[in-house]
Amino acid sequence: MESEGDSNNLSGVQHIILVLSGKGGVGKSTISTEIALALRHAGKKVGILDVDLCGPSIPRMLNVHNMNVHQCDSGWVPVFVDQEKSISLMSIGFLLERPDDAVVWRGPKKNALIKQFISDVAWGELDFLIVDTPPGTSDEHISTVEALRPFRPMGAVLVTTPQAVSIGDVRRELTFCKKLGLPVIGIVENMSGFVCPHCTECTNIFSKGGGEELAKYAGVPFLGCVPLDPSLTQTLELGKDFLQEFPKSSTYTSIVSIAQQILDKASDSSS
Ligand SMILES: Nc1ncnc2c1ncn2[C@@H]1O[C@H](COP(=O)(O)OP(=O)(O)OP(=O)(O)O)[C@@H](O)[C@H]1O
Ligand code: SF4
Repeated sequence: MESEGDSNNLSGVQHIILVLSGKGGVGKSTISTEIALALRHAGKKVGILDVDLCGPSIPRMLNVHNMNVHQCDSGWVPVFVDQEKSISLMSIGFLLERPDDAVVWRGPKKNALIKQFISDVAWGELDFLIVDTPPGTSDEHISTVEALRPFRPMGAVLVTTPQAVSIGDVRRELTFCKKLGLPVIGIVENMSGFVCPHCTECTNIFSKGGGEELAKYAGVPFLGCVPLDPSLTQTLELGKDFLQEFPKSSTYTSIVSIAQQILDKASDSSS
């Protein structure tokens, strides 16, 4: 990555990807985590920066919620999720005294912490840094994008659910990206159909295809659908790697295909 920023901590990071959603609870942290795991399975070294200050759920999803970060000369050392050190994570969850503590801060304090997270984490060499943001398009998003701008992020992955109300919020995300000059890598439709735990048949309980239609309308790539899969919920709750546990599932195929498109785009942008 051609860095023009003044922080050395991101100079070893090849590609930065922001994960955004217009609404809360649509599965942004889930998609961030699964993309990171899929990239790791593809042999990449991945960092995750969880700037969702009010709902830092990734430490639990990766089963490292009891770990602590410590300081080194160049800032915080992120938590390594595996022994091979192929996934590292920094989250406000590691700085709270108790996991259930709430971060009740006003905007300026949150923005200052986000800037610190972006400049002061010693990531080392990474192929990808995935930045999981809070829902919406608030001040915190502007701070995140502005602080990352010198490091030329690859772009944003927008997560939506199939319902019209969530799709409408993604339209706002698209406008946000355009205004801030942040490229859109593509849209992911999450909770798209329900995978029956008995027969693994996928049923479209909500309307389907809204994410794809919106992508076509906006002229941005559609990266794919991830179904609502109880096995995925369960593995995330237990902090297990879904891709390792369910390699024959259709959900596995969907997640790996999304990660592959990101890899293809990254290699296009590097060449
Ligand atoms: N495709 C899916 N299949 C099964 N469960 C899912 C799926 N996507 C998300 N979930 C579950 O839905 C819940 C909310 O997901 P998640 O925390 O990823 O949402 P979010 O958009 O990041 O939320 P927030 O607004 O708090 O940041 C979690 O319990 C997660 O395990
Ligand atoms: S999809 Fe089939 S197995 Fe699953 S609940 Fe419906 S009828 Fe039963």
